[in-house]
Amino acid sequence: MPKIRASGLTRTFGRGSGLLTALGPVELKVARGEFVCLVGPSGCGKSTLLRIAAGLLRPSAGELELRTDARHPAAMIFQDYGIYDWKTVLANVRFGLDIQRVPRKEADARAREWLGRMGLAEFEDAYPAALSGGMRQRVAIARALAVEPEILLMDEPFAALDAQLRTILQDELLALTQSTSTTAVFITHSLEEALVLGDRVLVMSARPGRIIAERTPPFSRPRTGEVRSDPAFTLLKDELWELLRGEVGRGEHAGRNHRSGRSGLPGQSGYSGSSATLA
Ligand SMILES: Nc1ncnc2c1ncn2[C@@H]1O[C@H](COP(=O)(O)OP(=O)(O)OP(=O)(O)O)[C@@H](O)[C@H]1O
Repeated sequence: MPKIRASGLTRTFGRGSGLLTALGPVELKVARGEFVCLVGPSGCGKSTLLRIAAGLLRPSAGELELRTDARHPAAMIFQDYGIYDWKTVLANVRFGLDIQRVPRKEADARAREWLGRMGLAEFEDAYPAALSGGMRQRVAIARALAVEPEILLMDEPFAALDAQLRTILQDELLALTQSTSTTAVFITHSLEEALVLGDRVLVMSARPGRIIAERTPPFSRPRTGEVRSDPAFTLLKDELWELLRGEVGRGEHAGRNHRSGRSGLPGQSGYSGSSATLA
């Protein structure tokens, strides 16, 4: 039984002459413990897909099913952290546990354990404003993982971080998800990130986003960030970039109506060629 299953999943926005088909139809199955990365041109509906999975949006047609139990629900991590500035670090990490009505003593203990794993033990009484971007993102990761989610939905969680920190957090996420067998869907504009983390990399078309290709990075698990220097890594990155380049161009011709400020042109889309630094 897949943990996530989408069938004919479609989402439109607006109506009449303003109707915009943002997504679909999408067919998708994600197995238990699988780490799936989604890449696609800007505005192709990646966030829409994830927001539907998180229950924040409804599909216009088709369905998306998540299999979790009440004790281990799905958790989501956003690019902008999604943590509360008025709560301490400890209270932020405990947040999901509080919602689940986990008794305070146990919730505090679990939150502290995750803060320790994320190297934030000394900051439990701090407020997010006092933390760096990387630390805030660690708080968001700790908060999501503290509920021991069966499914982790991540929308460009490292996009706002510098390249060095991003690499460190990719490696940490790799270790964490492998040790917990979490099922994960991860949106990224970085092909490198997708190849380091993904059991499968799904490529989406320009809007309306459909899944047009999938690749399985040939790196066994447990995996470490060392795969970055594997020759197969560069080959696959080049291949993915070729696949995406056509879609990014297509999106530019079709895409007049999209929320993002990005143009959809190669080099400005958040994706870049095989040798350049990625967004
Ligand atoms: N609430 C909304 N109302 C109207 N249009 C929307 C809404 N949310 C998204 N859209 C449109 O749906 C399309 C897909 O948006 P979405 O944010 O899912 O794309 P994306 O692939 O995540 O983009 P990016 O990579 O730039 O973050 C875009 O054209 C966007 O403008």
